[in-house]
Amino acid sequence: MSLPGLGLTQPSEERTPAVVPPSQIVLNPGTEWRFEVAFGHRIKVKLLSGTAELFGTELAELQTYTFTGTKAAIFTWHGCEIEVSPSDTGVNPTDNTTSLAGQGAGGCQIEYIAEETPMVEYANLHFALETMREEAQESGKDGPRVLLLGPENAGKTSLAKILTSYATKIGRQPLVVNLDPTEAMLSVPGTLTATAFRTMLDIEEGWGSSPMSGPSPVPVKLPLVYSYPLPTLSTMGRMAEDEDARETGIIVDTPGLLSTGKPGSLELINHIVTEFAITTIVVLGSERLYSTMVKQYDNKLSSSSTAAAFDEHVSVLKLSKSGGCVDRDAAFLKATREGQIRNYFFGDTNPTSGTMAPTTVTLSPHAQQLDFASLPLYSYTVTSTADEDDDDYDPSQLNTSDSFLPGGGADNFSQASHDHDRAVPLPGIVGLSNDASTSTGTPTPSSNVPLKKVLPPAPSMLANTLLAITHASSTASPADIRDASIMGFLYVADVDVEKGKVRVLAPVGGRMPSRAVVWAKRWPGEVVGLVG
Ligand SMILES: Nc1ncnc2c1ncn2[C@@H]1O[C@H](COP(=O)(O)OP(=O)(O)OP(=O)(O)O)[C@@H](O)[C@H]1O
Repeated sequence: MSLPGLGLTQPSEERTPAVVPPSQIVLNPGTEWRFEVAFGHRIKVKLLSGTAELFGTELAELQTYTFTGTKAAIFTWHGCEIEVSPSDTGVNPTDNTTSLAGQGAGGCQIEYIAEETPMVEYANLHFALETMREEAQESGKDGPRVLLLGPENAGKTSLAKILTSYATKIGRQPLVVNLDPTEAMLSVPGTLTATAFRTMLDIEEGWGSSPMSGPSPVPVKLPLVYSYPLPTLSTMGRMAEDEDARETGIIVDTPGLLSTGKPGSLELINHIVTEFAITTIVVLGSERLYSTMVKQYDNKLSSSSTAAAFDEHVSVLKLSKSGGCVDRDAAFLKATREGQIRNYFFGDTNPTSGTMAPTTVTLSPHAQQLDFASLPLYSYTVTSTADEDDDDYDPSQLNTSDSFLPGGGADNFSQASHDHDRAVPLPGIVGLSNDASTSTGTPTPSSNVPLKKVLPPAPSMLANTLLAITHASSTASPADIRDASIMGFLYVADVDVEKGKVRVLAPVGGRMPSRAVVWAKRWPGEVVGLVG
């Protein structure tokens, strides 16, 4: 028996969509508004007056920008007023997403004004690079090649965006290289990209979008995409061909794990410094790494072929980590990655799903059935030290060359400086050190290429993973496939092992090109729920 009234449910905060009024925020010169919006909630931000920028890209006055699943800051050099409100498209009462709104302005999880920022230091770095570019222009040498190093969440990607934005704003065309397969730049995760930025970055989407992801109001960028691992030579080739990019130079963003001092990481840093002929190493947020880099590289001749002629030396700089840098937990990063993959195939179909704004387009991927036996599919492997068998490539098993791989990350930098000569090179990067021969037994050209063909029967593990279509022909050698850039991606929706068929989603219709295909088996791995 229940007494009248006791059976009634009291409306909870979750059930009643909270009406959050717009908030006006006034920022003094040199301050920034830091905010975090959860996935599943959207906020709208409008610049009412003054000037403001997000990681270097200026906001247009009175234009509405929409953010979801974002942790960022709006900085002002001269002062401004912004308006923040919840976005209608982010509120979907049927799936209870209003519970994802936080208590902050517009429903932000966290938001506050920071008086202290390292933006003056970052701007000074930009001006120093600009001086080097002018010198390069006058003397005919290459522009500065900047390597950004630092632990996870030290702000490397944010600084790369700031430097890129500032450079494009004054008409430069920097070549930005992303060596972090865990976070994509203009692509899906599991890829390394190099892109010449000629136009502004996208406030809402970070780096912007590529033609792979469909049309966009901000000019699209055309990235050179590699499935991991990356042979960097093509980037240098791209530089040599492009006069503007040559003078502006390169900005290389690296994964945080590279800077944690894991065995092998110093070798990888060395490999990057050599391959890209780095002239400026910027260390964010790690004194120890800074001191190691100073000892190893400061004032040494750069590895550029013209270094001696132009007296080109490496300089190592230390910059402050922004107090706004936030740790992104595994769930947030996973949601970001899944959002990037979903957006690649579908555009922005679900307002609560990913990082794209409602202004972006909806895409319709084409489903088709492929005969597995005729699919030239390759999977990455590593060669075991004990015998010549190919093991499946498993990042968790690699304690020496996993600096580029997801997971791990303890700071054992000093140990690494003692151990680095024992390190195994990154799979696929041949000739990184003399250890290459000892670690892989007696190498033959093909045993150095960690790719093996996946033969029928079709593995059921193919389901829900990505396939990268390379530019290499279906009969190319493993080495050519490893070195080939990526044309586009397929998503495997289903595998019929008995019939030997796989059902895939492709961004465009038509016949599947006769190209070698690389299976992103381990990373980004299984992406569940992309198709219903
Ligand atoms: N000033 C700031 N205010 C608010 N958030 C910030 C600020 N600077 C960086 N962030 C956020 O902090 C997080 C980490 O920054 P960022 O991605 O630049 O670091 P990272 O060193 O590149 O990390 P990783 O090595 O893990 O890729 C990001 O979500 C970024 O948007």
